[in-house]
Amino acid sequence: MAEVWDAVVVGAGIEGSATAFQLAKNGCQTLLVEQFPLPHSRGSSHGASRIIRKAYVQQHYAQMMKEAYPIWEQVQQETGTQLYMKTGGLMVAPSSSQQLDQTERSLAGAGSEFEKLISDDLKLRFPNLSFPADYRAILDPEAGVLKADKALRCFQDLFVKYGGRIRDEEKVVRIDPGDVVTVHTSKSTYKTHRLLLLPGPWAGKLLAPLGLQPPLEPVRISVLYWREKQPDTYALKKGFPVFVDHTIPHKYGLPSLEYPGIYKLCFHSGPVIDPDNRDGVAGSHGNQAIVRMMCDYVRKHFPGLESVPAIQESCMYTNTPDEDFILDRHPQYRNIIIGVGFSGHGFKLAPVVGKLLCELAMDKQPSYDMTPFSLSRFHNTATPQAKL
Ligand SMILES: Cc1cc2nc3c(=O)[nH]c(=O)nc-3n(C[C@H](O)[C@H](O)[C@H](O)COP(=O)(O)OP(=O)(O)OC[C@H]3O[C@@H](n4cnc5c(N)ncnc54)[C@H](O)[C@@H]3O)c2cc1C
Ligand SMILES: O=C(O)[C@@H]1CCCCN1
Repeated sequence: MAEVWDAVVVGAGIEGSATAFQLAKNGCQTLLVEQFPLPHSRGSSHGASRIIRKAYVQQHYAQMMKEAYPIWEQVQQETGTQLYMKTGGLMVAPSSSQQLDQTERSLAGAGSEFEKLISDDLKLRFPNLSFPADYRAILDPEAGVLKADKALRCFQDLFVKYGGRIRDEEKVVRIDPGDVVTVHTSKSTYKTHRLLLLPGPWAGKLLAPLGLQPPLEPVRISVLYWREKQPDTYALKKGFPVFVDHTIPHKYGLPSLEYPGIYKLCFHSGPVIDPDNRDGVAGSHGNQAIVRMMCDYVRKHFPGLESVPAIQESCMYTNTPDEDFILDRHPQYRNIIIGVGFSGHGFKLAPVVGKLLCELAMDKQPSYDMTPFSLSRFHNTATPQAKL
């Protein structure tokens, strides 16, 4: 008789890898299946850097981040790898911004420290930024940069260390639900007591045959890098913080790290694409308009950068209408667990996502209120609303 796994996880992005790690650590015999050869740059988790911050509009993420930091610290300790670099995080917006008001409330509610900067402080502290006089900011002192590629590798290494098995270059092509789920891949067939689906932008393709069509939009994001006129003007080693402009659509920046002398500044939106054709016509057309807009933005607000991008890469978000994740069971097949819709902000939270999905899979009481993450919230289609 074929071996029956305790758990099979589909998708070795940061969410699947962190979830597989939690399962293995909790004693589940777990298999992690990935369609592409690892590592790859065709999903949402590649690249050298991501923002980590507690400054969230939504209170539930500000709370969850209090637990995410210590897990990141454990992963660093256990792998002997530095993943987190503290830079502080600057959240800017016009003075009237309700998003900043709400972020202050979330941080205060979570007992986290922060600093309020009025326009004059902003000018004094960050002379290389240029914002109108009616702008203000919040500084989140714990925010920083996560070394994304390395973090992904660390979770996969720890998963293997705890007895997990990884099969890459195997695409899941069919799922037969049941008390024991049968997972057919391009190379093999596996049986499992629990199936966890973390397919990133491919969610729609994997969930539709299981009778689920949550409102998910895979979008292409242009990852834009800008050369500093004077090297190190916006560098991590000079203490330049991670940056989010909360005017909608958001813009965000990370100090130069992956390419010396080059600052990463992106637009938090992009054209809806098919993940199997990310850089096809739909993606490239939308990209040109975004690049033009970002050139204007750089000219206005980052006077120390050349206003034409030096490097362009691409990545994908999988957006829900309310930008909250979906972390839930399949309503009909209770041993199929779903983690999708990370809406461009899931990396920093992956350690807690992994813990929660592991709790669901193991029939434990989840550590957090799962209401914001339920599939059923989409019965009445929510209106799009950027929150961050
Ligand atoms: C440009 C950019 C900037 C971002 N910035 C931040 C940030 O600053 N901070 C932050 O916290 N978050 C950020 N994010 C968001 C974060 O990176 C994502 O939320 C996170 O990486 C999502 O991970 P995932 O595992 O769900 O998806 P993915 O990384 O896409 O992983 C899903 C995996 O499933 C595999 N798969 C799919 N279908 C199948 C199948 N049928 N069979 C086998 N395997 C399959 C895919 O190949 C893929 O490897 C950013 C994202 C982007 C694109
Ligand atoms: O998750 C984050 O912190 C960033 C904020 C800006 C948009 C991209 N993601």
